[in-house]
Amino acid sequence: MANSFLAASDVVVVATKNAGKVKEFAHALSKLGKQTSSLLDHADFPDIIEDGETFASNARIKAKTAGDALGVPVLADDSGLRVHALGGEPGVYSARYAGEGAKDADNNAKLLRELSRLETEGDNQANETLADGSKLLSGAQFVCALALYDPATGGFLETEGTVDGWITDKAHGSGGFGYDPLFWLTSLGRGMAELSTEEKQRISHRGDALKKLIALLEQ
Ligand SMILES: O=c1nc[nH]c2c1ncn2[C@H]1C[C@H](O)[C@@H](COP(=O)(O)OP(=O)(O)OP(=O)(O)O)O1
Ligand SMILES: [Mg+2]
Repeated sequence: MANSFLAASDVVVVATKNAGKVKEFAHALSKLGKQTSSLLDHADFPDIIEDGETFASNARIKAKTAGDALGVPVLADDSGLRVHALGGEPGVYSARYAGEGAKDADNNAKLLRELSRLETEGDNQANETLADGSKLLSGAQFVCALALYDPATGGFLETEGTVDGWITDKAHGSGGFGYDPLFWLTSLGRGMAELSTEEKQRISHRGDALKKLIALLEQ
């Protein structure tokens, strides 16, 4: 389905209701001459139950549910944050870390609460301080699993991308979404929420997974 998918459709349907993701996909896909549509354009589309144990399985669930319902190939993203000092939490539970229906601000507040409860030594280099006085609390990794599903064949194309950084005790920037304000990129000396969509695309877990997917599609 790979080549036919890129050639056949002018619009890529992404099985998400997250406006932040939609903005990033629209930015990336426009470079391929594609328009992006999402479940935000299908307001009555029922919430998809994300009961997989991995990012990859949740991405497959979202893509298949929407693809079978809409009858067109669908791309889905399941993503989240692994915080090393928390043993990889919140992981696949990132969106509902502070409870069902939690807002980004609730999840960020819960993350800072959990980290402040920890003994901050050893691996997480809790004593490291940035120029503005904020502290690096723990190493962390964003993960993005992408699944492209074609209901005509039942086939999937799947990739996974990551980016490493640190959780800071204070927010930096107001761009992006989710945990971006607390995610610090030591390599850039900037926070994820301080990056433009273009810059985030270049370094992020989602940009990484998309790059790999486009490479598969172009094979
Ligand atoms: O680039 C990112 N920058 C910051 N935070 C991020 C990012 N990527 C994922 N995240 C966080 C947000 C949410 O707490 C969880 C995703 O959960 P996830 O279920 O995949 O997405 P969602 O429920 O927001 O929308 P949907 O399922 O409709 O695609 O990880
Ligand atoms: Mg979700």
